[in-house]
Amino acid sequence: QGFFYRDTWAEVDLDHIRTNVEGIKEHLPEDVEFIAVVKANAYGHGDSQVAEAALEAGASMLAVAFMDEALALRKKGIAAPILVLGASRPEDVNIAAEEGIILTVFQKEWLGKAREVLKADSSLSLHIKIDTGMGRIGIRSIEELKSAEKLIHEDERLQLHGIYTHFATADELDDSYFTKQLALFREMLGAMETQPPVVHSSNSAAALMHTDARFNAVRVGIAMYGLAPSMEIAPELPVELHEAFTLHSRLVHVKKLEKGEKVSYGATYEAPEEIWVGTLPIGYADGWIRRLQGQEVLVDGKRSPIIGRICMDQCMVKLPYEVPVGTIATLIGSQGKESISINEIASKLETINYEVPCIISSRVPRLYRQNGKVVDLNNSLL
Ligand SMILES: Cc1ncc(COP(=O)(O)O)c(CNc2conc2O)c1O
Repeated sequence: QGFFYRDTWAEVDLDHIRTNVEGIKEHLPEDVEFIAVVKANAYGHGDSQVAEAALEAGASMLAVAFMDEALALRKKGIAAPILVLGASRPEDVNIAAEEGIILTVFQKEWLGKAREVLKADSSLSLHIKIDTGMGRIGIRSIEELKSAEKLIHEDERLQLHGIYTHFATADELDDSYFTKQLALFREMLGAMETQPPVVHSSNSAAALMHTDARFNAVRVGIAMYGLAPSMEIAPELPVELHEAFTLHSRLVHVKKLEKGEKVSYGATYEAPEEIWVGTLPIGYADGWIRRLQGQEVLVDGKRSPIIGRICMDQCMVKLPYEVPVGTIATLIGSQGKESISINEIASKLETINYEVPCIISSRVPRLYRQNGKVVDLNNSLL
């Protein structure tokens, strides 16, 4: 299972991933497929480990951001259907066809170029992306949808496997913009000659909060990781979610500072009185960025603030009292009655919870637990 030599690591509880998938599926009608969104290394949780857990728990398909992420999963032995949500190059279509990777198409010119490059006997599955108001990528007119549909149908190498759109405000209580997007998607669907097998529009927020937007598949990311799509709808979620990601370290140094002594670069922190200070081997190169100065971590079950500037590889915390070197610090997760959620880190950083596990860099090994036991470890350095 590999090892790591610096006592800083993330833990991913695969039972939580499974329970979250099962809980969300229970909330959906039987015939609605669960597409597990595992892009960005499964939002920093580990692409193949999350993919396997989600597939075991009932996901029937995976979704990633671009082709490299799909090929990485294939290299790790994942055989399930994978949809690339973002753009891909028409000249790369043969690799997708060979590897059973489904591509998203949203420009008729792309289809023209792809048909020039595609090998005679190959078969490429496509999902058409409709932009109903996200303003990112997608077909925006019925006319272009119909010509894309025609270009696909007249070429037996191309299979129209799905069509989808993406909501910009599904995680808000005000559903006016959402309603407009959904109506536009239905209008576009209605203009098609034949509807493809898979029609999907919902992300986590829509899958959980909008029963009228499920069609026959939903694309779930954030809720699968046990996080609420937004703080606004968090209190309204109909499914209990379990945060799968925690972050830990161990004190490598403990010392008593006299009043007036300084801590870290710029000597900006001055001990207001005699205090105990611990040093943790985690810094901004691990994604524990400098803005987290002042954030509390848990030491011996007590909230302990990060003092002084966060360094590249280390930071210092004000300890509640003297504790031994080697004491575990929990930066995200629980110790005793205390817990620090990803949401707390997100609000300290004035960002959204999605970003937090994504920015914990690959320099931090990921350790995987199942039934409380360590079942896998990914240390990208070794
Ligand atoms: C096209 C598409 N579908 C589904 C999802 C899953 O959304 P969820 O995690 O809210 O369930 C995303 C997430 N995309 C992004 C999440 O954060 N920034 C994004 O671009 C997406 O871009």
